[in-house]
Amino acid sequence: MQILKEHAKPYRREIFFSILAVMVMAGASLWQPRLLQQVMKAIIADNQHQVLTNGIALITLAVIGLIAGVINTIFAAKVSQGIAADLRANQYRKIQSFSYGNIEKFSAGNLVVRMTNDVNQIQQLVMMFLQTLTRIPILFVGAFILALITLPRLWWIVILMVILIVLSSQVVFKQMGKYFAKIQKLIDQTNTLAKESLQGVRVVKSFNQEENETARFTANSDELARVNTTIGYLFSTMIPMFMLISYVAIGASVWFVGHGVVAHPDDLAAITSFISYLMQIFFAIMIGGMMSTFASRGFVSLGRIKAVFETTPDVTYAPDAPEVDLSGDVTFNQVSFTYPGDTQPALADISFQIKAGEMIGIVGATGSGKTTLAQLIPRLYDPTTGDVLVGGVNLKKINEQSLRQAVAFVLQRAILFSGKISDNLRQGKSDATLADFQRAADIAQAAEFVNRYEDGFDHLVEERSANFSGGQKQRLSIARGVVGAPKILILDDSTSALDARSEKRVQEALDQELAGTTKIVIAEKISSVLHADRIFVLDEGRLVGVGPHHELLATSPIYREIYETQKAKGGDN
Ligand SMILES: Nc1ncnc2c1ncn2[C@@H]1O[C@H](COP(=O)(O)OP(=O)(O)OP(=O)(O)O)[C@@H](O)[C@H]1O
Repeated sequence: MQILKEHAKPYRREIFFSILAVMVMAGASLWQPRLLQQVMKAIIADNQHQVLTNGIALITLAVIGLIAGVINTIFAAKVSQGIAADLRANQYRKIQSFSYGNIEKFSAGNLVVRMTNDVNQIQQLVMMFLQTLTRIPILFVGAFILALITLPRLWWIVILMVILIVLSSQVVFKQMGKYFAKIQKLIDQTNTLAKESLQGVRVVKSFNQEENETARFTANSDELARVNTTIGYLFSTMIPMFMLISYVAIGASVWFVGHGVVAHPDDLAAITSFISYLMQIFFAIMIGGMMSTFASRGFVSLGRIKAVFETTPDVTYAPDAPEVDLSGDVTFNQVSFTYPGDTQPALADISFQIKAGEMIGIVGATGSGKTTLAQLIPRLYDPTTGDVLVGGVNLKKINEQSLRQAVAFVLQRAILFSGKISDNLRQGKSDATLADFQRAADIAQAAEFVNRYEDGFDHLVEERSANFSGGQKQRLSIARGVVGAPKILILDDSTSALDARSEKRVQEALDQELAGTTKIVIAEKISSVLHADRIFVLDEGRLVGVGPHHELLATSPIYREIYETQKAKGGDN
């Protein structure tokens, strides 16, 4: 609720006018039956003048109600859209401050839902609150009091009707709330299923899984239809049931008024407005109940958004750290790292020093901790214990901008953003020139295919970079890594989709063009790092060997084993 309050603050004026308009609307609806009563009285008394003036007053009241309704909708829309836009922007800003670990904990897809679907729910909740929820209590209390004033001797009918409708609505809305929660869950599941199978369409097709996927999706969709139908049944029994209660109340009122009309002749004019108030009470309870059921969905979304705002970023940068030009030295001092929620450490007690300009290869079995080690250098995570230093400065005391300029990390899975190739390369250097692009593309062996496009670096990257092959994506991703001439370049198995010739060319170009850059190359194939100054061998999170290839062959049994296995498999070692 606090979040909603904070985000509503800038719209105080609009909220005031919207609530004022709601009050006018409710007042107009409540006054209409009173005026109608006057009209009836005048008709019975055959007072044409009174009929006319009250008739005109009735129309004026209807027009006022209409204008108030329009004003309310305009302001309510302004407030709800404004709050939704601010919530989206602030959530996005907050997520930008998250560490990689924070994002992984939520999952990227889940955060997208919180920024889109959940914000939409809040927008609807605010709109509903300003349009209906504020009107319902006024309407209910007003109609209740006016019904009692209009026909005081039938007070017990009003109270009995309210009790019966409230009690039965409690039962129905409670049931409905449960089904709404189920629907939300099923919608989430249906979205995930559709997204997964469409994104993985190549796997689905190549493994002939269309039927299985369709069956899974259909089962979910059928369940969604079933729950929706049940809600429909509940609605279709609820409304006639409430109508029945109110019609019995109306019938009883007419009967009692009819029987007492001789003693109370004024009741004849009052009965129409009394019935109108009964109907208003009935609608207020019904709409109020329905709205609060819908509102509960909004509160679930509010809770999910709150969780984002209340998350403290795992990695924060020292605000007063000066921006400096860091060297390419990297030091690990007794570093251990355990992923949040895991019990086993992914890295255990790792210490080493890398001198600026060195080329380091990192090898080890799958899951041995290579990527984890590399991720600590650009500070995607902080070590659980120990220290990581870049350019001699502890990462905990480093300026973020300085670190970003010094370290480029080319990921195992090449990810490009939709837009132009040049937009993607500029992520590595915001003021990069065409010459920078060309040089980077030459190093990454991307120039040969980029230059084939008529529009060159302006060529468009489609969503999920579907218009590029795996190898092309890797080349562009390497180009983005090298375009800013970083002090430290980390390549996490980023040439795996390149043919041996291209991979060799990339290595040669890196050696020549980025001679002063520290290069940390994670490789599945030892052949990719044979020429490294030193190779680090990881085994179950421990650094079990350090040295050049020939030395390791003699000193590290694990390295020798990996090398022999790859050689036996007919690798190009
Ligand atoms: N985000 C994560 N959350 C929890 N555990 C993780 C996470 N990422 C990796 N791990 C675990 O940490 C260990 C090291 O993983 P890491 O990805 O660093 O290995 P790797 O040597 O790079 O493997 P590969 O060669 O397959 O890429 C593995 O046991 C892995 O399951």
